[in-house]
Amino acid sequence: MMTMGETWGSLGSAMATIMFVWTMYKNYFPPELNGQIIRYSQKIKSFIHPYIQITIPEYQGDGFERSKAYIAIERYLDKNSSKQARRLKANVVQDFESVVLSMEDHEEVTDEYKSIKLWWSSSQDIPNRQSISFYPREDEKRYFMLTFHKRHREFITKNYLKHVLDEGKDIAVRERQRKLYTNNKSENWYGYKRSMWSHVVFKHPATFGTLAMEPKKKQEIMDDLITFSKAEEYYAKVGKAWKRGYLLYGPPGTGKSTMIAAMANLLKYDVYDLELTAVKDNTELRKLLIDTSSKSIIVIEDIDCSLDLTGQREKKKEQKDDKNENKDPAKTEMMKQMEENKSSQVTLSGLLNFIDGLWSACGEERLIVFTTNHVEKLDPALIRRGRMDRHIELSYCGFEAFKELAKIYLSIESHYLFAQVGLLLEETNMTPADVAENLMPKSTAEGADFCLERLIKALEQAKEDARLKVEEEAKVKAEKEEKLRANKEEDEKEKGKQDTTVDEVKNT
Ligand SMILES: Nc1ncnc2c1ncn2[C@@H]1O[C@H](COP(=O)(O)OP(=O)(O)OP(=O)(O)O)[C@@H](O)[C@H]1O
Ligand SMILES: [Mg+2]
Repeated sequence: MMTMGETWGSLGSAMATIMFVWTMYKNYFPPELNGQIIRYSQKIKSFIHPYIQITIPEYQGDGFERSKAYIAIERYLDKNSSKQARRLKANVVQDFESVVLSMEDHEEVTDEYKSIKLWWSSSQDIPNRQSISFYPREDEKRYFMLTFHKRHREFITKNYLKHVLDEGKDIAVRERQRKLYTNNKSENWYGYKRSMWSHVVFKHPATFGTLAMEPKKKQEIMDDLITFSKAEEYYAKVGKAWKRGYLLYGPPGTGKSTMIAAMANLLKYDVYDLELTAVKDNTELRKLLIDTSSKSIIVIEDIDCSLDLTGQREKKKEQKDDKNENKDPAKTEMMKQMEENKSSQVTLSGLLNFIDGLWSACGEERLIVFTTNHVEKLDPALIRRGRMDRHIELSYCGFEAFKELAKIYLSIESHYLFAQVGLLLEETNMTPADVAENLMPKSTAEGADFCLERLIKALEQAKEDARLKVEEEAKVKAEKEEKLRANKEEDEKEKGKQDTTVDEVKNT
């Protein structure tokens, strides 16, 4: 069966044949009649074929890459019109996880936009000659053909095509397989198949729905991210590079890394996890930046451990010996490595340039996220507004966050034990990670009552531990003070003795 496009194509060809015959014999007709024939032929042509056709080939010019417009239209049609087509092609994507159906060749579908009807068909020209080619485009020339009434010409070419291309691009972004990158050491940057970044498929299950925090604060962050992702024109208008910096700070286990995954899942961005200790110097840092793509989050975790950013290495060494309540063996190891391995010469100014120097504007729609457990250790220049636009504190679990965790882990919104948990959370600090661990049923026999009681016990234990710690610290402090006082008394006594001796010597 002929498609709409093909039917009009045949009528057009018939008309062309008639016109061809007329041009051969027009000298036999009087000139007035010829004028009439031309006028009427135009009218008939436009009456029997009042449609315009636009062809979008899969490959353009000499390009070996598929045309972006063709790909966007393919996506658009798959999503919007493939239900109408009766012959479909199945493409298996994303590690055999899903099947995308698209129109077979010579199928035709209709689309409607602002009450205007249009026809899309997919076709393929197969060359007659028998030849073998390396390039698919030489064997088969696929194209999409759009047919619409000529009175909509202006609207279709200006608005509809833009709408199709934009939507197609959006679908491609939404459905693409996202990646998690990490930087390689520069010794591995060159040679066969080596590159600056290695990647795996990004598949983190965290979303803002599973992230427990105060609902209002969570909503604010989500709104901020969505506004950013749609603000291309705004950033262009105010003359700023289209990027945004977030600083996530708080004790270990409060959800900083989880929030980064939730951000990536919300905006469908790739994640570049930048390991600063593996970057030799500022030049390497810049090269890594240039090699990142748009629609991505560049993450530097534990920024205070990754680099000597404060220029106070000596101070840090002293602090290393101090009692640190949040000692994490992995991070202590990282600090140690950093102290020993001085090969990384990335400086604070190098990092600042990375964030907002001229080079940072290459590529667009990017988030830069820093995380730290010790915000007070960071150089103010690094985290001033404009560089890190939003500072988000992730802290110990409050009652609101607990309720969210109970909903996620136990599927309950209220319980008679909630009040007791609420009181205990006010009196003691427990991270969402620990609360979640206590709430998670370890077997099917563990119901909500059991898990909440386990949490209450853990909170009481944490409260008792904190009380003992305070007592212990007070005792140590008192002992120190006592020692100081005794030393002072001793010194004064000694001084008194020496003064008396001097007086005696003077008198004699
Ligand atoms: N706010 C939260 N909501 C839900 N789950 C959380 C939250 N905070 C922590 N968790 C759980 O605790 C685990 C540890 O959290 P995460 O790795 O995000 O902490 P972090 O703040 O990055 O810690 P660190 O400072 O050590 O890197 C996660 O796997 C997550 O399941
Ligand atoms: Mg983390």
